[in-house]
Amino acid sequence: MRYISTRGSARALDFEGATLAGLASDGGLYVPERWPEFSRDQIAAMEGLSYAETAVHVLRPFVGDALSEEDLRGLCEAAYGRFSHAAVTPLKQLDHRHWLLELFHGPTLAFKDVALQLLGLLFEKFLAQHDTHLTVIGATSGDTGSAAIDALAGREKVDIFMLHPKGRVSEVQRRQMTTVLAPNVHNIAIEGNFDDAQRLVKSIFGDAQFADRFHLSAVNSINWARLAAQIVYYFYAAVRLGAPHRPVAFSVPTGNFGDVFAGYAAAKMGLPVAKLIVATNVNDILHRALSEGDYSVGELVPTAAPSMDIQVSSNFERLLFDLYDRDGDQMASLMRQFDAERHIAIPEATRDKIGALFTSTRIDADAMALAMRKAAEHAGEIIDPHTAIGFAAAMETQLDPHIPVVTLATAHPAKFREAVERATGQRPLLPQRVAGLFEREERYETLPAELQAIEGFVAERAQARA
Ligand SMILES: Cc1ncc(COP(=O)(O)O)c(C=O)c1O
Ligand SMILES: N[C@@H](CCOP(=O)(O)O)C(=O)O
Repeated sequence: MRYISTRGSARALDFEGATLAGLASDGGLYVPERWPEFSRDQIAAMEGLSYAETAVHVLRPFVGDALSEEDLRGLCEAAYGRFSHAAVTPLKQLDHRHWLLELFHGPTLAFKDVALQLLGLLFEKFLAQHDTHLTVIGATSGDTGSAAIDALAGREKVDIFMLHPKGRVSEVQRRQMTTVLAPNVHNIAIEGNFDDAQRLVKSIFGDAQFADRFHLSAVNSINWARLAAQIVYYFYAAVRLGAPHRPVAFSVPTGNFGDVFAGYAAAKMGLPVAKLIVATNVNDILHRALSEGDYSVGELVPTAAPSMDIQVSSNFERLLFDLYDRDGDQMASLMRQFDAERHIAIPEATRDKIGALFTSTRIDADAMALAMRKAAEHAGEIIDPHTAIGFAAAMETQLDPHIPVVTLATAHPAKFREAVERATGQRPLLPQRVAGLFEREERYETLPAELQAIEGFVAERAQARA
């Protein structure tokens, strides 16, 4: 399988190349040059498989010749062996048609672990064959950072620099990153918001000299391998609920459009997905884009679901690429226009195509808190604010009542204890695997949201470790 850039001019790469590169050299995102497809029989044959074995089946066509099936199986078993639930991503029934897909049983208690545990192992495997040291640069609104740091801490051939918006992640999220004192982990609190952090990361990749000198790679969902690994749980959940014989809908709390794009990929591969509900908080650029065609950057508002406080949704570019007939030149000029004007108008015909699979809802603070209370009172489930946004959207969306609706439970409620307690009166306990978080020393650097400052820091640290 080859990977091409959404902006058309970067060299096509295989799975290993795309994984190590992270972002394409023309600023675009790598996508598979065609969507692999599974027949109904192949999907039916996934029934009863373990999570790791499902991952082998789903990932095999994406990995191509980059790994043998045996190696892929070994990596999947190692990655998912670190999850605290035997089903890895268990389904929980809330009522006759609503389900939660719990994606937070990994080491850092959010769905990011599902992909990043595997990505850490993929980096190690691929780097073992090269004499290269990788410099990973990432941006986080809280969860990607801790999951990536857990996956990469102490790995010999990788340094990780993680930018988080100062004061805009929960205390648990911050401590999960800043208390990891491994010498290859470098936390940076930037004076800005998540969009600033993500823009800086892309600018660093855009500095060709810097990127070449330090062998940059990415752990955000701009890296295709992240999304490939997230496709797996759509198959795993849908098959458990009757696919391919029964369609399933998913409600996805959305920020960077990565998780829901993985659902789109699953649908392109033949999974019968009835609907993908794009659930946003008040930072609603995606809801405005899907419902009115208005993809324009608004003021970023801090909310109780901070991991979704995102305006510029990186992976929306991947969807637009497909919708604009995979025309890289057109995408490059569209994205240049977006960078300059902070706005793209999506024509009605394109919106109609989007509407065949996607619908969207904006959930405000009151609706989010109400969803947390409903889950607690009616189903005895304490859910986190991000999951609550997905669940609220699932309840609001009109669908055929025979179709099961799965809300992706993207984080453990203990990561957002204050918000959960405010809404439900119950304070979730921190699971044993993160015990001691509040007693550990923290280490991070505070820097202005300026390219020169970040590049200077990365260069200084990377050279000191060379
Ligand atoms: C807990 C949680 N839920 C939902 C999201 C949104 O996911 P995505 O950015 O892939 O749309 C994030 C951040 O990415 C998150 O950390
Ligand atoms: N919500 C994320 C933001 C980054 O998203 P990613 O999926 O592109 O890594 C976070 O918690 O860091």
